[in-house]
Amino acid sequence: MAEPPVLIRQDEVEGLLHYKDLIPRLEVALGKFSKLDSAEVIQPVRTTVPLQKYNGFLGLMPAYLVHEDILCTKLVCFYKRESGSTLPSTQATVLLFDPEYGNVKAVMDGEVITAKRTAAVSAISAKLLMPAKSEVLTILGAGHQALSHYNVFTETFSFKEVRVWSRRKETAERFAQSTQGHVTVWESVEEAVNGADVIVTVTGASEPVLFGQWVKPGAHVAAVGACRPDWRELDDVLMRQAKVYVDSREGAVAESGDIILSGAKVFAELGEVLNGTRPALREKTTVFKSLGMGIQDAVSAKLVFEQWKNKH
Ligand SMILES: NC(=O)C1=CN([C@@H]2O[C@H](COP(=O)(O)OP(=O)(O)OC[C@H]3O[C@@H](n4cnc5c(N)ncnc54)[C@H](O)[C@@H]3O)[C@@H](O)[C@H]2O)C=CC1
Ligand SMILES: O=C([O-])C1=[NH+]CCC1
Repeated sequence: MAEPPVLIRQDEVEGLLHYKDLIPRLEVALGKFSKLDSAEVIQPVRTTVPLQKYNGFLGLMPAYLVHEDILCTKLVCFYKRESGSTLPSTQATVLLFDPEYGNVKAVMDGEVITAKRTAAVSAISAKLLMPAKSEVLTILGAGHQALSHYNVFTETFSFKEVRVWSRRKETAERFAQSTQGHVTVWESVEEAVNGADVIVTVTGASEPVLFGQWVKPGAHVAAVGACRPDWRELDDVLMRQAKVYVDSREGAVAESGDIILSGAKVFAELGEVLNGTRPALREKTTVFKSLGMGIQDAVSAKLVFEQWKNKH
């Protein structure tokens, strides 16, 4: 009989998952995914169950990395919250399986995994696509993803200035007080992104908050929110003028309102750039549209489990 699963709590995941280990593994996984070899990576587009009554969705995100023998699924509930709501906008649990026996080896908190792997993938996009001399980073939104993006972007790159905007100024001010380095708070998106080299959009918006006319030509935008086909964070002008990169084409054309409703063409997956089969057009205005992938959770969960086993 199989052992019962171990339970790895949020504070433990936080202490076990580090960007320096995570980023290289995500790069390998994204590269393999983009080779479209189903003997290597199996990851269907996530199934979503609408929770109409609560303005949210349950997403089921299974993935199997055959060579590494990682079988995993994340269960994630995400919501569109009203301004001032104290309810969380994302709640997640990750299950790591023994693929041969079929039992669950570990049940772990999925919120830290979601925050860190999403930010790490955005950092990979920036490494590949941001202008060579990037000095100003602007973060739009001031929640969980804003903080993980701040952490990995400041750990990985050297910006001279970091700015934040949120729809409520108090939230942006609280965010700026919580970060290790200096962050300036801006009252309008237009001012916050003026001259920015890298813009991260991590809002719960369902209508555009970032407009192409405000974005400096050549800037890189990592667009993380708006993960439903009818939700937007970016306007049509930006989507059509930028070269659009995604994590998964299949996921993007099924789930991204910014892509579907603007009619923008997907130029490449990040994995294709990592594999050298599509170019990184750094000199152009670029948008990385992130939706989130089961393989990102799977490699994160494996890493957490390995580190956990080393300690027990
Ligand atoms: N691409 C991916 O892999 C993932 C995407 N997400 C998405 O990222 C976004 C941020 O997630 P969290 O930081 O966890 O959420 P959060 O609730 O912690 O923070 C959301 C931020 O967006 C702001 N916001 C909410 N509605 C807004 C609106 N209508 N206009 C402007 N700002 C608004 C809030 O004030 C807050 O600052 C969400 O849309 C979430 O669904 C979350 C996890 C993974
Ligand atoms: O990949 C993910 O975990 C999510 N994408 C959108 C909300 C949650």
